[in-house]
Amino acid sequence: MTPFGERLEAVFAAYGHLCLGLDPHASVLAAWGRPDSAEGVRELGLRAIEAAAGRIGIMKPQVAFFERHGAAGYAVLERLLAEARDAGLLVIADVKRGDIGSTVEAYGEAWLRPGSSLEADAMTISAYQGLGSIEQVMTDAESAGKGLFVLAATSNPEAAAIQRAVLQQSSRAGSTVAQAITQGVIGWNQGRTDAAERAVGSIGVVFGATTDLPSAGIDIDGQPPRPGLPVLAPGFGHQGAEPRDIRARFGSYAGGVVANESRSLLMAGPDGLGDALARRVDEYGAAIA
Ligand SMILES: O=c1ccn([C@@H]2O[C@H](COP(=O)(O)O)[C@@H](O)[C@H]2O)c(=O)[nH]1
Repeated sequence: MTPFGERLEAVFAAYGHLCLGLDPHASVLAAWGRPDSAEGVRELGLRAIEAAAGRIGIMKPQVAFFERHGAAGYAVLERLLAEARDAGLLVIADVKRGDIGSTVEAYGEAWLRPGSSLEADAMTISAYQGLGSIEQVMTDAESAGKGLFVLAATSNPEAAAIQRAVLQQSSRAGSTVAQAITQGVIGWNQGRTDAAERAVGSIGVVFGATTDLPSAGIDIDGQPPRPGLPVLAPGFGHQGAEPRDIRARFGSYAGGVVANESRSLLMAGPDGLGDALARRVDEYGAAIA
């Protein structure tokens, strides 16, 4: 299986860095003239995939908006994951799972195991129970050609109090939580036997596009890591960040940014989404070039 990092790199080259977030909020469904039900979510999702196919390369369903509709919502999600894959989109399941290691492994099987009904290309994950708790999932993801995005410096302002806290113990004492997680992920990618041959690693982090990374202890002025670090970056559009902010916000990490926008794009509605995607692809392309 081609490593996730390699597939991500190919998508960046072919379609750029924009990721359409599939967040069927009740307000979005209303704007689309669809009911706030699993059926409404299905109709929206299918049209969104149709608009995305051939225009962009990455989609991020937010699982919470499917869970809202219970088992029927999950059935819709299974269908959309398969449709997105068939449309050639790279899918990041935004599930933010985390627990003791043995349980996280089960989450990994649910979302990343080839053949699972919920199979995605990558998932978001939390390491707040320790980086060691997600190690086996990193290994399993890597062997299956899948990816992970570990929460590090998220886009919500209230996260700062925890993510900027400074570690007192461990080999990373003196680092902020965000920095320790980021360095742990970079180190993990560098520890692969074929690391030197890889341009981009398969394990990434979540950095909010609205987050002041240096205040979180992340050095954005140094040399980019080798292999490069995939960075899932929500916060564009509705939360206020713009494509022109990418260089200033992410510095040497800009080349690995997966720029997620959900509500700001979806609110263009079924007839406007395709054009909105095309416009944004150009804007991100110009900002990252
Ligand atoms: O730090 C984070 C991590 C994840 N998210 C998720 O991204 C989208 C953002 O949606 P918008 O409508 O573009 O604001 C949503 O699914 C969040 O759960 C995040 O915002 N910040």
